[in-house]
Amino acid sequence: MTAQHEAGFGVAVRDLTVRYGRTTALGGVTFDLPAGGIYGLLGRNGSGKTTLLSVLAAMRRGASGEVRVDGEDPFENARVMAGTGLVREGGDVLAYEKVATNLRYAAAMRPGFDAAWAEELVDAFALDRRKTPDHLSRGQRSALGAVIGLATRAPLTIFDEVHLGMDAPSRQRFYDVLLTDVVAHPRTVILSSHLIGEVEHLLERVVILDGGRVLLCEETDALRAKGVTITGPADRVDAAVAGLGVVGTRDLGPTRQVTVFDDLDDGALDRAAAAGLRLGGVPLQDLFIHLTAGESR
Ligand SMILES: Nc1ncnc2c1ncn2[C@@H]1O[C@H](COP(=O)(O)OP(=O)(O)OP(=O)(O)O)[C@@H](O)[C@H]1O
Repeated sequence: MTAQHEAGFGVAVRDLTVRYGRTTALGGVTFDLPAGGIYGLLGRNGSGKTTLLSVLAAMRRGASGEVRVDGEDPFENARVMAGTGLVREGGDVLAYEKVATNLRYAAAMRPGFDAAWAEELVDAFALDRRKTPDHLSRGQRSALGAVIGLATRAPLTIFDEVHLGMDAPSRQRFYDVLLTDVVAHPRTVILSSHLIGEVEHLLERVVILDGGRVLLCEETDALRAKGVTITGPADRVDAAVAGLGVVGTRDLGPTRQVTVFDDLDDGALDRAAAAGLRLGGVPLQDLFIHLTAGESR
């Protein structure tokens, strides 16, 4: 593997459209993920996340647009496909082969697979090597998929809702192991998840899909800096947020709390604070809910 691949595969998508018959799953999707980093793909049910990830993993091709993984079209591209690992919900493992056999199979099929580390992870997730995945619990099956996805260390590693079914301690272990290992072995990781609060500290950049389109693609820190809640008497809050992008309003009697999502200069925030209003941060999960809470859905 070259030094460039040690840092992972970059992803560039331009105007990608994918249709299933008459359903447009992705309608003109454009975004970039630089090589090396953990990125989040967020979106409500049916927003197109799995479709997008399956295109990146060369499992399907768009009707139009351009997809580049490590600079090349991934579709039927042996080099790029060999460097891409997709782990889907439920683990994508051989259901009727023992855990130990699944690990041996992964080691044989995947060039960068770290078999010794995979064994450590199997112990860390308390998986029984003698069991077949169809005799594991749902969370254990997901953990096995996560173990294989981690130990493969693919230059582009995609976890599509791999946490599903895992209990909170297992998810935490997965996040901790992922973060530590990506620092030691830089690669590109895309995580799709609805548990934004749990993963946001991992994510350098976030892509939010909404109705098959990119709602935003931004650095997580920049995203957080754009969100603020302003709370106080309704008339003063309204005056403070005039001209700003308001994504949510909540009234509790005479008190109003407005969630703003905008490029905020210190002046506006200082004036709000000087007016006796309370300013607060907005968890990414709340921003996501406000930004994607369409009336018709
Ligand atoms: N095989 C298929 N045939 C027809 N339509 C499909 C197919 N797969 C997905 N779709 C449609 O494409 C759109 C995007 O689906 P996709 O599975 O990519 O969404 P998602 O964001 O992964 O959703 P979820 O969070 O529920 O997993 C949806 O409208 C869905 O109904």
